[in-house]
Amino acid sequence: MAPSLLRKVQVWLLKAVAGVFLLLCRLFAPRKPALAGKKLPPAEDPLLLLSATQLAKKIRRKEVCPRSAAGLLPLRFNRFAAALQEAAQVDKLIEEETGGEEVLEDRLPLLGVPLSVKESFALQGMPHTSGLVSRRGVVATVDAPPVALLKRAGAIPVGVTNTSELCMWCESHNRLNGITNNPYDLERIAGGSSGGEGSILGAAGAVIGIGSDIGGSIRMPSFFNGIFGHKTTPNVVSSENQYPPTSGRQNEYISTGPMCRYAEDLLPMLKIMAGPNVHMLSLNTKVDLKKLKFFTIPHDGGSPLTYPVSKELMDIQRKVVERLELDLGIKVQEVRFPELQYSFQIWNTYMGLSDKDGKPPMPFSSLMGEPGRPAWPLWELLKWMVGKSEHTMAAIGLGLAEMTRSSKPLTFITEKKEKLQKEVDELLGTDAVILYPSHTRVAPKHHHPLFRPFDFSYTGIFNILALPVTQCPLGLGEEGLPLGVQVVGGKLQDHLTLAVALYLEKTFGGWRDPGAN
Ligand SMILES: CCCCCCCC/C=C\CCCCCCCC(N)=O
Repeated sequence: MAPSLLRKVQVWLLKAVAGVFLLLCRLFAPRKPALAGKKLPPAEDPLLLLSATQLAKKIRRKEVCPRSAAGLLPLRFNRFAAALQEAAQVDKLIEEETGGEEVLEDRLPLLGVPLSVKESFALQGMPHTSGLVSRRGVVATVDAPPVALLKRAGAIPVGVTNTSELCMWCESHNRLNGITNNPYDLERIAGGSSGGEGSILGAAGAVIGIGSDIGGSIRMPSFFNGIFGHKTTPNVVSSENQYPPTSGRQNEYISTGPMCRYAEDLLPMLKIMAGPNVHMLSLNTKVDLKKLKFFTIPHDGGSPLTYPVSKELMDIQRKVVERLELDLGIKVQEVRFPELQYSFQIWNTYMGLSDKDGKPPMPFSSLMGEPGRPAWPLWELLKWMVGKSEHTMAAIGLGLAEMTRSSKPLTFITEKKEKLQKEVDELLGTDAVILYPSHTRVAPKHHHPLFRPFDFSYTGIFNILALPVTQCPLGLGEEGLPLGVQVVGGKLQDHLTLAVALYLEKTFGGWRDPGAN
């Protein structure tokens, strides 16, 4: 049989098995009537509807008491008492500043703004487990650098939020802290791995948050929960003091960035989070959208591993193109890169490569286990079947998939990646952006990604290409769930995608209150 036909048959069989398994699960899984079709009540407190930029201004002007702002977040792992004490200090700082509001804004731009933090980031005194049962009781003793920088800018961390197990799945579910729901429909996923951040921000329970992304972990939760999220050009914002740490070539693909409901908060947050590396970006450069080149790619070109992009997501991306052409008087050019069909294989290959010194990445099964005692995925699978594993099916699946990864990368795949990198870098240069679907569909029901595990490669490919991407909400679709698009820029051209995010928010309305629809 020809290799391509063999591959097609394999993929078809895989999809058929997944389909039958999903059907059986649907037939036999107990229904949770308490969640069916439920969403959150509307956000009634007007403080919940302010951006961090507006809230900080009101706090500086003493129009809002920082203590009422710090008490907003309904977090399970919170530090409310400490946060209220810190909020009480804010008044003192305002009184003591003799230079006036502008000096205060310059020195402490986020003074008094509550901040939620993905639990995989070290936040002193808070759980730092990444959803691993064996890390139960681990508490951070320091602050991860971007957390420390946001604190130094006056933000008040109020608590930490849930992730997928070891931050390596597109649903935030683990055996330690449980499962995170989507505020637009509690039966659906909040995404992962920064799903707790996505959910609480989408629900208007937090003002700003912080996420990390090596395959879409900022962008998928931002998309599913209808908020903005920015995957920064890698190695601008520090990714130190996160668990699990990255290793091997993964250090080049991990990215830390802001998540928030309002586009105007992305840029000031990024300026702060970049710390000493802020000079690498051009965040003070004014962007004239009329002078930008816009490209659109409707899908990955028909990978047999991913499902087709849904009609509503294709339609909304087309609407974005139409509005851009109308409003800016420009032509948005549709482009295709056949190599995008191999997005998953490229991501999977490069995630397994050694770093420049030849050091390979830490195996996922070692991360799942305890120091010096890697987990045995097959054994965990057997235990899972009888309800005795401490791991989720996704983590066990990833451990099993890792066993099939060849130690030497396929030249065929590395050639595809190099070609794609060259073509995309040339197209983007320093004055262009690409619109690309965020995912193949809106937020799926809980656990459904297990049956479509490769769809995340719509986000994952841009980690390997090391490009900045802003995830932008575009209103709600047929089922009342958030729609959106990824805006991709050239390396270090983060200011361009952030400027497009502001335009899209103005044109398409940005975040919608899940309770109001
Ligand atoms: C039974 C289901 C598991 C099958 C596993 C198949 C292999 C899929 C491979 C990788 C999925 C990774 C998803 C990455 C999600 C985002 C990661 C991140 N931190 O940015």
